[in-house]
Amino acid sequence: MIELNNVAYSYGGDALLNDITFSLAPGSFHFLTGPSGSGKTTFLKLCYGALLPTEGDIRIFDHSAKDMGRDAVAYARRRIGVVHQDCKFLDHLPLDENIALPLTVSGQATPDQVANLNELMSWVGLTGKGDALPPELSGGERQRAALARALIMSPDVILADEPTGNVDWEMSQRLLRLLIELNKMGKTVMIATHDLALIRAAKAQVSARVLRISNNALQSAGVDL
Ligand SMILES: Nc1ncnc2c1ncn2[C@@H]1O[C@H](COP(=O)(O)OP(=O)(O)OP(=O)(O)O)[C@@H](O)[C@H]1O
Repeated sequence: MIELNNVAYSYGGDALLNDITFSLAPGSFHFLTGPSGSGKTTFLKLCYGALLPTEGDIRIFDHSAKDMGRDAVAYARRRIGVVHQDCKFLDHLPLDENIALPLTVSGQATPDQVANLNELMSWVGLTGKGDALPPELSGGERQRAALARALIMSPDVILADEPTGNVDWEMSQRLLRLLIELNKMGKTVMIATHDLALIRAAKAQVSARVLRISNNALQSAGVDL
């Protein structure tokens, strides 16, 4: 689905990521960990085509990221749902409009996807919050709304950047259960997190591969984490 071949990335100075080869298989569940500043967000951005590699090649749904035309980019945007670390919303728009924004912007919403909104709000536990403005939401509600927004286009792949960053343990478990449920429905999931307790909790429930960025390289994390 997403393949990185000998990829390096630099924001201008020395390479932040070096010689990374990785393949995201359909239906897999990955964690991506590593110290703050090691490049987890950068890696995810490469995976969804928001950044282009400085060296090497990235293939996203069989298109080289470097040569993707407008149609291929639009296709990839539909198939990859991203939960961003900062959970930004348009504060003047009610929550349901914020969540539906990817549909509105794409102009390609199918009736099924529109009907999906209420179901999605209920699934993430936000029934009744559709009229609320984003500043009126709690941290946990914002995180679940960010997940709902990532899912509105019915993507096959979910890339979640610290999706449990600002919530307590109980809420992080709730978010984790949602992501595991998505994986059990056949979605491919990758979660960037520095929360090793979350990874241990997940490994008891799902077969997950844990990767770590260390010294600019991507490695398999040890069993002890
Ligand atoms: N747009 C940018 N321009 C220049 N440097 C950047 C940019 N974005 C990130 N960086 C730098 O790249 C490095 C990796 O950042 P990144 O956000 O990918 O790390 P991370 O592992 O996700 O960190 P955290 O766990 O703190 O979120 C950091 O040193 C950061 O300052």
